[in-house]
Amino acid sequence: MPLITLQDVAFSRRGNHILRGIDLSLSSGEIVTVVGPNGSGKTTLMRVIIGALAPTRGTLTRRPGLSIGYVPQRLHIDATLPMSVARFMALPRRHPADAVRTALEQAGADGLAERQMATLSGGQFQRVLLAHALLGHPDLLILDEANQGLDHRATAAFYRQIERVRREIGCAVLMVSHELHAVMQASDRVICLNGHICCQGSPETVAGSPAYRDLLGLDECDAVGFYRHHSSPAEASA
Ligand SMILES: Nc1ncnc2c1ncn2[C@@H]1O[C@H](COP(=O)(O)OP(=O)(O)OP(=O)(O)O)[C@@H](O)[C@H]1O
Repeated sequence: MPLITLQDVAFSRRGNHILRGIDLSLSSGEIVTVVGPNGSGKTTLMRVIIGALAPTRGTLTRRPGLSIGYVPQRLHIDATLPMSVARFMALPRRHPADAVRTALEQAGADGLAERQMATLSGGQFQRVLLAHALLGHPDLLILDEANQGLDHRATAAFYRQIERVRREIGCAVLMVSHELHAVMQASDRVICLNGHICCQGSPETVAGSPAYRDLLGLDECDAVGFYRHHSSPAEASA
């Protein structure tokens, strides 16, 4: 049984049709990336999937007992508030010390437990958010532009960490990103969204699709050339 299945899902708010006709299912262990321009409904789709918003039409089915870990687009923590990583990891409830240590290690954030959240780099901060999401042993990890504010190198490193997490704990990953090329390389399947699903398939299929290029305003060289560049074995294993 798929982890989640959406059938003809739509979401509207005050007469604004944000999502329509979404048919989507996610299987165990796959990495799926949602790309699309600003305002195309990516965050809304994530919020429908985690259950924060109810579809206004269609059905959403979750596998019984499904556990979802969510890494939000952004999380503001007041810099004047003393908040160590260890304390953050204990919110909203404490976990055994070895569970916290394991989650930090899995997220590549080991050694940060005693640091103040306000002093972390953008990449370290995202790894701590990832560790927090891993505490619940998710079957499905959802990341909404978790690379926001990271430079290209940090983004690539973060996605390699996501692939490692998938390998180690076997969860499926659903992520949103604007960092098309880095993210596409890490994906088994890419979904191109603009209120509805414009196209989907393997990264190669989507990168070569006219619908994807038109939507993202890319020319053929951008879409295909960048993708190949980041697919080179040397870079992938760096
Ligand atoms: N609570 C809300 N009430 C009304 N409209 C909303 C609400 N939330 C989102 N929208 C609208 O829905 C559309 C899709 O927003 P959403 O944040 O899902 O897009 P997105 O693809 O994630 O955008 P971005 O890439 O800029 O983060 C936008 O036009 C937005 O203004």
